[in-house]
Amino acid sequence: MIILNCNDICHSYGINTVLKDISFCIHDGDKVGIVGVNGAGKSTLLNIINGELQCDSGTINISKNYKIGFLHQNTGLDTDNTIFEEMLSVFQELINKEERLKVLEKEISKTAEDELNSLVKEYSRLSDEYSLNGGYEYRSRVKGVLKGLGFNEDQFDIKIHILSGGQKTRLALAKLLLSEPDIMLLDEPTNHLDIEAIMWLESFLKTMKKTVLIVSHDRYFLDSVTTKTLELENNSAKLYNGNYTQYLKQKEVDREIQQRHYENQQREIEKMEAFITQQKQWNRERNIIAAESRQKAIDRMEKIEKPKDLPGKINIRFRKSIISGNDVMFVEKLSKSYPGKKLFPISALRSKRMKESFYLGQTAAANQPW
Ligand SMILES: Nc1ncnc2c1ncn2[C@@H]1O[C@H](COP(=O)(O)OP(=O)(O)OP(=O)(O)O)[C@@H](O)[C@H]1O
Repeated sequence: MIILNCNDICHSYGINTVLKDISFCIHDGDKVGIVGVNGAGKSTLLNIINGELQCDSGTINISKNYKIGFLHQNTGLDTDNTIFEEMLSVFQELINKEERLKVLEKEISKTAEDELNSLVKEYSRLSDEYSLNGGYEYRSRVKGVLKGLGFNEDQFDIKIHILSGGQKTRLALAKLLLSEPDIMLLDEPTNHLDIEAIMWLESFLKTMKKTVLIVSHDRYFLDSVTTKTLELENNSAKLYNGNYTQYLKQKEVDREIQQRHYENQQREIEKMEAFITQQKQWNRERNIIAAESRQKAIDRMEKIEKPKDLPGKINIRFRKSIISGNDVMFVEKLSKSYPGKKLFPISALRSKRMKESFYLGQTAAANQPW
């Protein structure tokens, strides 16, 4: 079933045309990677789909009652809530039901049997809804997602406003995953994740049934998650079946086909031009007419563009480096506090990896992507 349909979308920033007549449709459950060079218009397209940006012309149709969720590049949460409280806010309806069920339980225990009927009915209806909507699982889902994205349990009570920008962005991602919108728009979701969290996110998105559109420069992540690829190039869009690697192969095939068509057309034009030259040399009226008519045929032809060369392969060779001393950097007794805020020990806020960064011995440095 088609759930998102973009028709002839155009968008310019002043004189800078970014998207021109973009059309494509997305089916329920598609996992789409959006690729293109820097400035191709990937974020602009996501903003238009999300309704934050009005396109200059064209239409976007989204299935009725389908909810969109958007993780922007470098955006995080900023509230006074703790990490866990903020995640629970996704499940406010379930929490309200939970509280009502507790109240009903108390009332039922105090009410006489002949007046119980309506209370029991309400209790039974609410408890069915509670169970059906994941009331018995939501707390463990919150924990699972937070842990998957690199937060451990002793961080759950930390206030969000003291977290780093990257941690806030990871939380925004966690909240979005928990809220399960029908269409998820993710702009560079791996930006603040370490390798373990990236792998966790890959498997989360792969098993999730919902539709997701992902802008990412991480081709391995796209290869692992996506089933379709939307390429933005020269202000246009083309949707390919398959992940990033399959898209590159298909693009190469398309390029070869276009190259053949281009060469065939060029040969045809050369022949026609040779004919025109010859006819003009003879210079009789009927030859001139024939030459003019052939020239018109060339002018009327829909010219096939010469395909651009694909970027070639490059070989990189790393030379063996000179072995330095064991201690690259050594920091001792470093502390940092924020005025008026509780001081958290570095171990409570930083991952193991970050702690290691305070001592960069040769082995540690060799294991890290500095
Ligand atoms: N608010 C804006 N005002 C003017 N120009 C803008 C605005 N936002 C984006 N642009 C320009 O529009 C073009 C597309 O930007 P966009 O951010 O959509 O590209 P992108 O493909 O997401 O790039 P990247 O991969 O670098 O994130 C760029 O040339 C950018 O400079």
